[in-house]
Amino acid sequence: KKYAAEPYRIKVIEHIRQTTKEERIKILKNAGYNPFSLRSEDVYIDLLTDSGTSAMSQEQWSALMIGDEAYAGSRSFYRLESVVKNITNYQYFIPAHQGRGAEQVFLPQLVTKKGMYYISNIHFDTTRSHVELAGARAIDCVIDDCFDLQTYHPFKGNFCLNKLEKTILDKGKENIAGIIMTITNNSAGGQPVSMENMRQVSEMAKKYGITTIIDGARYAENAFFIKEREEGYQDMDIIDIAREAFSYADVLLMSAKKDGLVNMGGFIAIKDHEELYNKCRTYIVPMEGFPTYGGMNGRDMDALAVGLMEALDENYLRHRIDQVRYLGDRLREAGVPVQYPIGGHAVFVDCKSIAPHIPYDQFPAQSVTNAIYIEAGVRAVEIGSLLLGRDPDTHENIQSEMELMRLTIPRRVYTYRHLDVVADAVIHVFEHRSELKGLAFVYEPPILRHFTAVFKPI
Ligand SMILES: Cc1ncc(COP(=O)(O)O)c(/C=N/[C@@H](Cc2ccccc2)C(=O)O)c1O
Repeated sequence: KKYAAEPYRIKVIEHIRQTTKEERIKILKNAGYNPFSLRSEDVYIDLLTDSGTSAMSQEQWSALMIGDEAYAGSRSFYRLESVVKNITNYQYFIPAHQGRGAEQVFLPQLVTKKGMYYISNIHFDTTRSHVELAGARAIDCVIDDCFDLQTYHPFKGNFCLNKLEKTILDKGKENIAGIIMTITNNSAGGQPVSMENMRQVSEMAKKYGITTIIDGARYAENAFFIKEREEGYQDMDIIDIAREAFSYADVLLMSAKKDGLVNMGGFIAIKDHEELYNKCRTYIVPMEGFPTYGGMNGRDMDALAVGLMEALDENYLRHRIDQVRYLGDRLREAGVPVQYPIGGHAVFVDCKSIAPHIPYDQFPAQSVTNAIYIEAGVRAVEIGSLLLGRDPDTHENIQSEMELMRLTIPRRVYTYRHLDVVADAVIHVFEHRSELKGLAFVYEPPILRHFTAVFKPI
């Protein structure tokens, strides 16, 4: 197999330090067996998240120098606005400090009464939290193939249109606040949504008069998969594929910390719904800041204006996706069960198969995550029952369909050799999987518990 070489060369480096296994055993214990509580200085290769962890280009660093820090009407705002309008063909743009900033402002606007629902292929956990904080409930309608981890399907992030229509009819179209197309789909394993599926979802939404939203954190990677896998798109430019995707939605909520190639940033873009725009412009002031900065520095808006275009470059995307694929292929060749095909931003390791002896409420994927930190100072993250949390009404632990450890690859940061260190560690843990132990809570937070929970081994 050929994996694309880096379409860039390195001009600045950041020193990283490896600890000893003995040190890591002590450090993890002091971190309450939760990788989120580790200090960056004690992590050799950090695969916790691809969010906000990208390396910026020399063009982005130079763009910082022209940042206009005017409180209102910043030049940086207008430069960023014109890039977003150019990419989306939407009329309205409102910056926010990150994805959650956009979610907290937008999602309540469509929740007009009690007992309403948002429907997504799969809501990511922070989006689910903001749906619930807005007083609605989140329903997922992804295709069943998504959970058949070993079997190939080109678009495992797709909506099941039958489930979607059934849910709309069961709940009543007037109780559906919106349909959120999450592209790529993080919780499904970084799996893409096809253009045909987005078109069909959009048609169904129009049929029932429901607003369609794109959660576009990784929309550029989604466009790359469409170009690579969907009939009729091989010769289209990435930006034009993205534009067609956006044409099937009314609103784009974006965490720019992924496919914006910046360390902080986000935004709301609205196609043509002026009233919705005015409501968001009102809400953004108390929640995020004046509408021409929305919690972002002027200089960050300029870095994002450059980053958004760089993230749509096909050579950049091919290398980015190939790096993740390289790690996934190494694990598959060693017999490690992973979500296949390999996702766009991460390799998702199937820990239910690796540790069948650990019940879902003792968090098998967290146990594997801890083991690879001890093995090689690599920090990954659990995307399973721990992240899924408790039912907001019954407060029972929700058993996740999949218990995944996510090895999340930052953009333009690590080399293929770093990924060999990761692969060797995961393979070692896999070969010693019978020694893995479950975890119990010492402290369980009430919201988004995985970020700050404390555990002890059972
Ligand atoms: C599809 C999608 N929609 C919205 C947001 C919110 O965006 P924001 O508020 O973070 O900017 C996210 C954030 N995803 C981060 C969150 C995270 C998880 C574990 C560890 C660290 C960070 C991640 O997947 O890594 C997302 O994936």
